[in-house]
Amino acid sequence: MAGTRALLMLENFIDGKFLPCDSYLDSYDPSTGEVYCRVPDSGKAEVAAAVAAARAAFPGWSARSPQERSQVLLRLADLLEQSLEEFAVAESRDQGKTITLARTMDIPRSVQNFRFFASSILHHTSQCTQMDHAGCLHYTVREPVGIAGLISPWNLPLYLLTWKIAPAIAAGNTVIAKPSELTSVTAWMLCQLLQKAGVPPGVVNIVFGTGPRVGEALVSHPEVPVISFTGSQPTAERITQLSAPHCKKLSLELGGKNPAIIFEDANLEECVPTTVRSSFANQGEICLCTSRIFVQKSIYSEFLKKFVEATRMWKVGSPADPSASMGALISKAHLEKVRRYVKIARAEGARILCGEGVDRLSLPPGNRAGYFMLPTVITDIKDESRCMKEEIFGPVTCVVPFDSEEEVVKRANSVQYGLAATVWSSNVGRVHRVAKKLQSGLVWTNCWLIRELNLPFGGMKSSGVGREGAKDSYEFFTESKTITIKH
Ligand SMILES: NC(=O)c1ccc[n+]([C@@H]2O[C@H](COP(=O)([O-])OP(=O)(O)OC[C@H]3O[C@@H](n4cnc5c(N)ncnc54)[C@H](O)[C@@H]3O)[C@@H](O)[C@H]2O)c1
Ligand SMILES: N/C(=C/C=C\C=O)C(=O)O
Repeated sequence: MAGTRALLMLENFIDGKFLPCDSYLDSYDPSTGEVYCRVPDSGKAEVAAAVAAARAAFPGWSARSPQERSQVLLRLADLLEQSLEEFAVAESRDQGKTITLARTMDIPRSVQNFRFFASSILHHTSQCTQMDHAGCLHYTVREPVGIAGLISPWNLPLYLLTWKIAPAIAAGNTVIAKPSELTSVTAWMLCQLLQKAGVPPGVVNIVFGTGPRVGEALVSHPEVPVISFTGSQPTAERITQLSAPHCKKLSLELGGKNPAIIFEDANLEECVPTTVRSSFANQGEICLCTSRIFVQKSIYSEFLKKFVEATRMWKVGSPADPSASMGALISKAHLEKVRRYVKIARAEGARILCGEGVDRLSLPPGNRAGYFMLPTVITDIKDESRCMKEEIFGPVTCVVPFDSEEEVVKRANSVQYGLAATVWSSNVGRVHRVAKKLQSGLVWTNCWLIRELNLPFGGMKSSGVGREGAKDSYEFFTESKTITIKH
């Protein structure tokens, strides 16, 4: 239980009103290890109230034209952008990420999510065929599904929550969202903008709390026909089980064990800094982060030297320090989980070239109880090691050599995940060829994390089911109907 200092008290947002809850969870500032916020520990009752509000709001909201809904999303984007700094400071404190990343990625992308779907909702087309011999015309229409359940993770809190809210309400649905209990503040702040943007009461409802309690109440509610989930594979399995009796439509965006494949003709001046960023941005807590680096043998030593040097330049510091490259991991438990992977690698005889257990971490006095660790590079590790197979979701990456294109594609594909990959080569034929062979839903060549929101986003194998993007999210949050007219 926190001390007596004033804590930030969040409330559920249901039917356009902030409502207190009977019980609360402590929420920690990852950079100090101190409780600074209390999050509602909601359950079935709060979900039932949210469903009632969403049900009541649906007829009016779904009857609005796409143009009218688009205008509301644009106003919401403008209001969020006007409060960018306030949201960035809040996101940085809640998640542990640097203020610079929150300012330049998380909140700007949240604004973009609303603007993007405000535009894309105006441009969908439907299908039509003529069956002259039968004197028929057939056409399709798409209609909103009703109440959409949205569950989001703690790594990019507002970025990923708005990536679900925006398309769902643009299509005419009402939503019940459950952010991660570890990072609930910016979702709560977003609710303060809704009324001013013209979002009617009940269209967006946010219930805070744990997965097993309020999350499962949402997933198993019979009046919520679709669940859009981003998070871990074990949770996705649970959600699939709970939703199965209701035949719910699921979108599952899960984990990754993303390879970077660096051929001998790669431009190392670009490849090294980008691969440091793709390994350690957001403390390595991005599903798209690189955690396996395959380097062609002829440049392996040169790459390793440059990569370790550049990694050691990656400054770990207070998230509020604009010069920090990396902040605090999300929780004490997660920090200990990530550290355990480094211990496992060391016990297997791998070499830790820098970071955890090698270099000294220096922090300001106020941050010494925070959840910090240094970016860590592991080598001399076998493909069968847990660090090469399992998602660590922290600032740890493994570097190993390879000989041939055929060999590296086989090794890169030898994990259960298939979310993202990067391929570095100046041979355009090779990047096309390798990209096609990789079992990844996303392949960046000679770059990383350049996002095209129009195109499908998502993973294959254990990285998820379904895709998100302009057309994909629209089709997920609507039902298709084929109508035949006999003339
Ligand atoms: N593919 C992507 O786009 C993407 C993006 C970000 C994170 N992730 C993945 O998410 C994971 C890290 O996020 P996390 O730790 O928040 O994941 P998590 O699965 O623990 O939690 C994600 C969300 O699900 C909720 N939840 C947990 N148990 C639940 C249950 N039984 N029923 C309903 N909801 C439940 C949590 O409260 C949270 O809101 C990593 O595996 C990462 O790779 C994937
Ligand atoms: N859905 C997305 C996820 C990005 C990183 C997840 O950790 C996106 O970029 O749209």
